[in-house]
Amino acid sequence: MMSRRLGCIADDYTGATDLCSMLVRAGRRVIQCFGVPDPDQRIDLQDADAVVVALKSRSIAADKAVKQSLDALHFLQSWGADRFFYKYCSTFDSTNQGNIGPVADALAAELGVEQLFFCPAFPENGRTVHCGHLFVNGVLLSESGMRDHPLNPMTDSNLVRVLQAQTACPAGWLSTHARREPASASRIVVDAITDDDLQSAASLASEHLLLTGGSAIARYWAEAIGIRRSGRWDAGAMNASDRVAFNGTDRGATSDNCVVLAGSCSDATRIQVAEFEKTHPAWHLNVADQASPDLIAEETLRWCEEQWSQSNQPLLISSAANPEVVAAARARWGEWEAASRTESIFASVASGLAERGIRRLIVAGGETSGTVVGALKIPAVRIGYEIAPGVPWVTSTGSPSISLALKSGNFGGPRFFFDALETSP
Ligand SMILES: Nc1ncnc2c1ncn2[C@@H]1O[C@H](COP(=O)(O)OP(=O)(O)O)[C@@H](O)[C@H]1O
Ligand SMILES: O=C(O)[C@@H](O)C(=O)COP(=O)(O)O
Repeated sequence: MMSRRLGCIADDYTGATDLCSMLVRAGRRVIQCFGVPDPDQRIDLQDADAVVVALKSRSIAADKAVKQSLDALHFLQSWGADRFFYKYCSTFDSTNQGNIGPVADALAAELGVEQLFFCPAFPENGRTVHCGHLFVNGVLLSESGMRDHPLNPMTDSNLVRVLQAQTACPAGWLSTHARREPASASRIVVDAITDDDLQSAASLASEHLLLTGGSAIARYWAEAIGIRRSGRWDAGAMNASDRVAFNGTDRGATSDNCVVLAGSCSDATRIQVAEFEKTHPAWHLNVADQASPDLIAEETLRWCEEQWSQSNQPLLISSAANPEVVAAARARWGEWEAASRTESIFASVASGLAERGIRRLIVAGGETSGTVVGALKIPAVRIGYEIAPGVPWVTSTGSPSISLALKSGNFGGPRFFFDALETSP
């Protein structure tokens, strides 16, 4: 079989990292780019089997999401990709107008594809699809926590109906058990309850030029379509010059230091924060404070320096340890301003940590990860060890390199931060 290269477009940063880790599991060399790379960024993609362009297009206006996705597609074609995957959330998050339908339609039109599968199921993380309905850990999507998502509340579990509202093409669903495709539909939600189902779906789609879904199907599809397999990269180790830069800092940090930045408001992250602060120093941001984000960040960095002067324990900085602190910030600033202030604080803290020599960060939250990666001006990462399903360590390309664990808010068990530390590069 011809050796193929896979080009992927993901609608958020942690979702992209999740996808990368599944492709790495399947023995591929994967590079994740944050945004469509500029030619002058000179990211070396030659040795990659798959390239994932991570966008922040999940909740923006549909026309903008379409434009960015088409730009990403053209970039991936110029790199040499000959199969394409569009990654969205395993909980099918979208606004009422999109963006899953409009983006999928635009990519299909550009590639001349008529029939398209939608396969969000991620059984390992409790997301299953049965008769076109999505379940999260055995509960209908519309009865899960996603019902109250701040940006994209998901109140209908029937994905055919959700998708049909976003596309002019006829939507239907397919059970791989029946091996029966809906006669008139060209936008097809695929059932999957187990990984075996995903494998069957991947093999049904083996001639497809474009597939859409969550991360889990991508691993099997890469296999089914014969994507080049060059084996794993050692994406972990810090090089000697980075260590010199690191130890040259006079502000207390040492090469052992690692900082957890938790900006997710999800229950899973709250449990992880509570578990970690039982044994590690923790700083809780007071976003409701009237001080400017920069001042709050400076105060936070001073606290880090104090901690490093006493011990080299990993530190935790959290903004949303409980619903009350989030409610207080929102009551003071309004929902949008509170989130934007939180992100500004994390951006300044992340830059400040990097200036102080920190080269390992664990970040919880999709938006928070986007903010941190943006503040550190990281154009691309290589994918390393998988800490929990869908969350790998990644290391920035270029020098000085920095290692990051970018965690979707909902992912990982209670001891995720410990697991990340134990496996860190
Ligand atoms: N204390 C807070 N007050 C208001 N907004 C907050 C607070 N803490 C976090 N946020 C915001 O909540 C959002 C969490 O989203 P995100 O980082 O994507 O996590 P998740 O992956 O769980 O959705 C971010 O925009 C973050 O800035
Ligand atoms: O598919 C998934 O569940 C994840 O990859 C994902 O996209 C999660 O989204 P965020 O929680 O907003 O990071």
